[in-house]
Amino acid sequence: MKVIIRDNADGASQYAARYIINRINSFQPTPEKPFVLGLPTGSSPELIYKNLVQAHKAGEISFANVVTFNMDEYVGLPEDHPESYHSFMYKHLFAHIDIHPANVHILDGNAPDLAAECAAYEQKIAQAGGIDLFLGGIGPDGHIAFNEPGSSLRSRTRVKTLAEDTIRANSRFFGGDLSQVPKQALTVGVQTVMDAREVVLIVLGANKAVALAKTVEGSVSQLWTASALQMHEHATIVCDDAATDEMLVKTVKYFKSIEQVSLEQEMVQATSEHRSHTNVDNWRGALKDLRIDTDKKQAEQEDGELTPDSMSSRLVDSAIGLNDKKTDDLMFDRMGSRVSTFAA
Ligand SMILES: N[C@@H]1[C@@H](O)[C@H](O)[C@@H](COP(=O)(O)O)O[C@@H]1O
Repeated sequence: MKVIIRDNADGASQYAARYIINRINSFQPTPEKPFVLGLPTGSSPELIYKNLVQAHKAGEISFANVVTFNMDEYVGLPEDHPESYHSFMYKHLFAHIDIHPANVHILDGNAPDLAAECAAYEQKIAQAGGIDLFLGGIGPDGHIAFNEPGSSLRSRTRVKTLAEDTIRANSRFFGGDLSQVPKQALTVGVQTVMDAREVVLIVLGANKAVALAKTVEGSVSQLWTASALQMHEHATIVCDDAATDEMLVKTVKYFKSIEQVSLEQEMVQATSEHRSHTNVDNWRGALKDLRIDTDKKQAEQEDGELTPDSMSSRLVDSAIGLNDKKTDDLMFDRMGSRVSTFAA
């Protein structure tokens, strides 16, 4: 698992959007071999969609040969309800890009036979050749799509009853009125996400900090379903600084240093192999985003003194009980404490 940390939501969203654009463009999709993209809703991906729309308008990306599958949809909410995920996707993305409507797939939460709708959705994904990249978000209780705590990590697309935490969290889209929030949803399963060739999660804000720490540092657990991504071969989490508040300082430093070293390596390779100034400038720009003094680091590297923050040093500290948290809150892992934590 890779964790990419940016100062704020803007930086994280720009990174994620650029990542998706690069993936689609390098795939060179055609009508016969389209790029299959899994998509989420919620506030977290909004800025990514804004960036994708801007890039499309600037001629940097076409979605003409992209097929999409959304993660989830509420049960019983009319498609044209402003808070349906159908409305959300058209409002934030589909209405502004060149995607063919026939290539858009969103679960029908009003289907007469919901189980059949879910089974057909899995079939459609398989027929499309599987998902190349699944973009996702997480809920404050660590759910991915609508796979609430306790969901099987092998689950597939199905009807799911929403947890109280999620109903409360999503009530902000329904005027704060809990009674207006649908209590069930159709959702892809954890295994459906895990089957994607690549998964990218966007995690923003301090209210996701516990969930992110559990996802990255905790054990793989049905109680924090996003933690299943630890078992994925190609998972990237893109987050803002606030979302890292509950992670160990050393974990944060570790992932930052890994990104720094890999960017520097790519820059060194680009310099020696291609002598491409454009590429070097791009990498220098990326390093600037990380607020790294590239000249200093290059000098260090030439001296052979580049030392990434090593995971082994974490072990020593853990062993003697000196793990330093960014906050000194003691978070007990009880369902009861989760509810009050998220309500706050
Ligand atoms: N089913 C969606 C999830 O797919 C999403 O990740 C989560 C977080 O939403 P937000 O980004 O608004 O916090 O909300 C809903 O529960």
